[in-house]
Amino acid sequence: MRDRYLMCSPEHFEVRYVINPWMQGNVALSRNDLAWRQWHGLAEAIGAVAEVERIAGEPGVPDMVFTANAGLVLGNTFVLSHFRHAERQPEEAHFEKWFRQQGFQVQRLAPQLAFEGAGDALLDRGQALLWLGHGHRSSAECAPALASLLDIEVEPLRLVDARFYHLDTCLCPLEGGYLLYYPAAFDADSQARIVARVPAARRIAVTDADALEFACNAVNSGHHVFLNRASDELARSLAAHGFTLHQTPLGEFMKAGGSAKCLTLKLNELRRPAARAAA
Ligand SMILES: NC(=O)NCCC[C@H](N)C(=O)O
Repeated sequence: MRDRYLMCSPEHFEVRYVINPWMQGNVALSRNDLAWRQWHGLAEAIGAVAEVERIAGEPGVPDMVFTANAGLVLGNTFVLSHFRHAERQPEEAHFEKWFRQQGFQVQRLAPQLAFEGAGDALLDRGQALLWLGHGHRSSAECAPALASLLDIEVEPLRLVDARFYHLDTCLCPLEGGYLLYYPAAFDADSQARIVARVPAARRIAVTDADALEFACNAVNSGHHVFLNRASDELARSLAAHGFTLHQTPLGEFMKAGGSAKCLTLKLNELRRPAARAAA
């Protein structure tokens, strides 16, 4: 079965305010024509191996292109985001409408919790586990709330570098139980829990330089990996683990703090069977 991704076209994309360090100094500096070309480049690359569904951008919400932040999909359930910053909160109604129209069961967490969807909540691809990033955007209390709402084990990870403010900027679960990640974005305790959960042979740690090119902000469909740019070293490592790498430039969106993964939301996320208890 081909994966399905939701992307939002960039007719209203621009850097209009500053809510993360990447946006600093970039207000009004993104080029909409180039953003369209880069967006089409990503949509076409992913579209060659998966289905891409499109939601139109809405005026007044320039960050709506980052559909990863719409919410969290698991089966037919969609947990709608509640953005930390007022600038992005009007996106919630647009995404809620689209997901209801598509027949998803729309759920919300308690209103006092900030939750930024699949920017911070990432399903592992090897075990029945949800990784939850907190410290910048999503509230730490989302971890128990999602565990009880979705009946899934949740591993909270504390983010400590403002440049890597969403979990999907510094960690990407890959098929086969691999984990592409940037260790320095996490506090020591979270780094230790990643190491405890994922065997060394399945961990692909990236360098500072790759992290700053948003290499961890990758889309993974089967053995395909789509990202902005990877060093030769990372490209070799991904190939050695059986992945086919597609590099597609996304510099205009990086001015707003997002790249390949942020621009997509996987719509066919399925529950993995829990590991069988040892006899
Ligand atoms: N990291 C993501 O999942 N999305 C990128 C969001 C960029 C947007 N300007 C924001 O700061 O919320």
